[in-house]
Amino acid sequence: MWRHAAARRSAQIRRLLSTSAPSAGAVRGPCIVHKRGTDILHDPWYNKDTAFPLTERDRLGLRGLLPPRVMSFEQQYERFINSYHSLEHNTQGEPDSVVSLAKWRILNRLHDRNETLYYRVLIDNIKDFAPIIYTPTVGLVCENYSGLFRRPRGMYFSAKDKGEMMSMIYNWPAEKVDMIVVTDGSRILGLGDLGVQGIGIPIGKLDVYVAAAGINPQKVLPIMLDVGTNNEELLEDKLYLGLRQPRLEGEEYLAVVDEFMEAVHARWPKAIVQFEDFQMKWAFETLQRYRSRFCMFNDDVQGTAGVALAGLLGAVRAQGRPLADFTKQKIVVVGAGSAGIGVLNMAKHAMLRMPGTHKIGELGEGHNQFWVLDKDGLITKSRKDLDPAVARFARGYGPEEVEDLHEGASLVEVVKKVKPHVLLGLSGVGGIFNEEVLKAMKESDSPCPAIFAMSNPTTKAECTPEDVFKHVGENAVFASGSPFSNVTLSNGRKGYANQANNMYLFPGIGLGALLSGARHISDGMLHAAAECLASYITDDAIRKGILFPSISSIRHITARVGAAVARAAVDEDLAEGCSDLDPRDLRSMSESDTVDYVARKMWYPVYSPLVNDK
Ligand SMILES: NC(=O)c1ccc[n+]([C@@H]2O[C@H](COP(=O)([O-])OP(=O)(O)OC[C@H]3O[C@@H](n4cnc5c(N)ncnc54)[C@H](O)[C@@H]3O)[C@@H](O)[C@H]2O)c1
Ligand SMILES: O=C(O)C[C@H](O)C(=O)O
Ligand SMILES: [Mg+2]
Repeated sequence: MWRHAAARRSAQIRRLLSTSAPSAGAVRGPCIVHKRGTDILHDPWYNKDTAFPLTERDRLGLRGLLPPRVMSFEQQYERFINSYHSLEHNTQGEPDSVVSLAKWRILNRLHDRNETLYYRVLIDNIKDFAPIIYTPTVGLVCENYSGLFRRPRGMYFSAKDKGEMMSMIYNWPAEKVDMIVVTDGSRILGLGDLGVQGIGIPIGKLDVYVAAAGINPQKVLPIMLDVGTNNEELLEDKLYLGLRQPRLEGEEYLAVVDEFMEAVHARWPKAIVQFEDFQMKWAFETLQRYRSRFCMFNDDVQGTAGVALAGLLGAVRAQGRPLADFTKQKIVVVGAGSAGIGVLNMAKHAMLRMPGTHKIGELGEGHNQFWVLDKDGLITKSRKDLDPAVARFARGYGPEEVEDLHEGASLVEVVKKVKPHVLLGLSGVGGIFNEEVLKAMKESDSPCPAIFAMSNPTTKAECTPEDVFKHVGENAVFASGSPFSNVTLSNGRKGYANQANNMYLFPGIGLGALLSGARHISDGMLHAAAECLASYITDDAIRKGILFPSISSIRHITARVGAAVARAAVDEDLAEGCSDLDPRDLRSMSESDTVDYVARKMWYPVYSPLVNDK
C-alpha cells in the first residue's frame, strides 16, 4: 500500500519535472482570447504588433488593421534594442535625470503595448534595465508621477473607498492573482512621503517578480492605498493625483488596511501580499497584525534583513575567518528604522544560533555586537522614550561596555572608538559616511573593513565606492542598495561595487511561498532564503571582494531561493501545496529536484498562438 503511494508520488514528480523548462525556444500551447480586432491590438497581454501571422490575422479579425509585412519576434526585439541604443546615443551629454526618464518612457511605452516583448527584453537585459524600472530611476518616476501619468496600472484604494473595497476588488479584470505588492506611499525609498505617487514602487517590484521569479504578469497586481499625504508640496500641487488631505492615523488608518486585506483574501485567498515602503510604525504594526492570518511579508523589514545578513556573512568570509566568528564582529548600524531594525533582529538571531566555537544558545540576549545610531546619534539605554524594538540593541546592557561612549555620540566618534568590522547604513541620508567617517574606518579591527551603503536611491547612498576605496583603503569591501559601477584600483584590480538590495530575496520569498502554498511566511522560511543567498557566492569570488552575485543571474538565484523557502515551508508543516502539487510531492523531492521544479514553474515570454472563442 505504502509502496504504491510512494511509486505514484515519484511518477508524479517525474511528470512535474519532465515538462520542458521555460526558454527562448519554447513553444506555447494556444491561448483562448475572448476579443477580436482592435481590442486585441490594444490589449498588451495578447498584442503581438507586427508579428501576428496571416492565419491569426484572419482568425482574429486583424486583416487590414496592420501593415502587411509580418515581422518575427527576433526582428521586433532587435528593433526595440536598436531604438533604445539610439536613444542612448541621442541623449549623450544630457543630465542623468533626463536620460533616465527618457529610458523609462521608452520601456514603459513597450510595457503598455506589448507585454511579451517587454518582459523578454527585461529578462535578457536585466542588469541594464533594472536601474530604469527599479532603483534608482523608479524613485525619480515616483517623484514626477502625477506629471508623467498617461494611463493607470494596478489598483488604487483610497480612504474614500471605505466600505466599498470588497466589491471594488472584483473590478480587477484577471480571474487569478498570485502576487500583490502594496504601498501606502508613506516612505518611498529614502524620498519620504510621496502619497499616491508611490504606486511606481509596487509596479517596479512586480516587474522584478516577473523578470526574476517568472510570475505570470497576468497574475500580478500593484496596489496603492491612498490614505492621504503629509507632503505639503504635493498637497499644494494642482496636478497631484492623490487625495488632497492629511494622512489618516490610528484606528482610521488601520480600518482601511484591514478592509483591503479582507477584500484581497476574499477574492484570492492564496495570493501573496508584499508590503512595501510603509513608514516604520505601520510597517511593524501591519506585519504583526497580519502575518499569522495572511500569507504576507514586509519586504523592507524582512527581505532587506536577509540580504544584509548574507552580506554580513560574506564580510566574515572576506576576512578569511570561519563563519562562527560572525558572533565576534563589531557592527555599526546607522538608521534604526524599519530596515535597520529588521537587519538588527535577523543578524542578532543568526549570531545567537551560530554553531561553531559557541554552543548554540550559549550567547545570551546581553551579547550585543551592535552600535546603533539614528538621527539623534548613538542609541544607549539612557535614551528617552526608547522604542521597544530598538531597546535590545541600545548600548549599556551587560557588563562589557568598554568604550567611552555616550548617549547621542556622533558617527565619527563611534567609529573611532569601536573600530568596527562593518559600517552599515540604512539611514536614507546621502553622503553621511563622509571622508572623516571613512578615514576612521581605516583603523577598523578588520583586515578588510566592510561598508554597506544600503540607502536608496543613488542620491541617498551613504557613500560611493570611489570614496570607500580611496579613504578606507583598497582592502575594503563595499555594497550599496542602488547600483554603482566597479572602481579601478591603483594596481589595476577591480574594486567591486556590490549591490545589496532586497531584490535578491523578495522574488524568491514570494515564489517559494506561492509554490508551496504556504499558510503564512515564517521566520524559518526567511532564514532559509538568507542562508541560500549567503551560500550562493564561492570563496574565490569572496576573496576578490564579490559579496553578491551578478543581477544577470537573478532567475537562477531566485529558483534556488524559492526552492529553499518552499522546503522550509514543508519542514514547518506550513505548505498546503498549489494547483499541480501536493505538499507530499514537495516533501519527497530532493533539493536539486525542488530547484528544477521551481525553475520549470517560471513563466517565460513567448508568443502563444491565439484562438478566438467564438
Ligand atoms: N538596500 C535595500 O535593499 C534597502 C531595503 C530597505 C530600505 N532601504 C533604504 O533604507 C533607507 C531607510 O529605510 P527605512 O524604512 O528604515 O526608513 P525609516 O524612515 O524607517 O528609518 C530611517 C532611520 O534613519 C535614521 N536617520 C535619519 N537621519 C539620520 C542621521 N542623520 N544619522 C543617523 N540616522 C539617521 C532615522 O532616525 C531612522 O531611524 C531608505 O533610504 C531605503 O531606501 C534599502
Ligand atoms: O526598492 C528598493 O530598491 C529597495 C528597498 O525596498 C527600498 O525601499 O529602498
Ligand atoms: Mg522598499
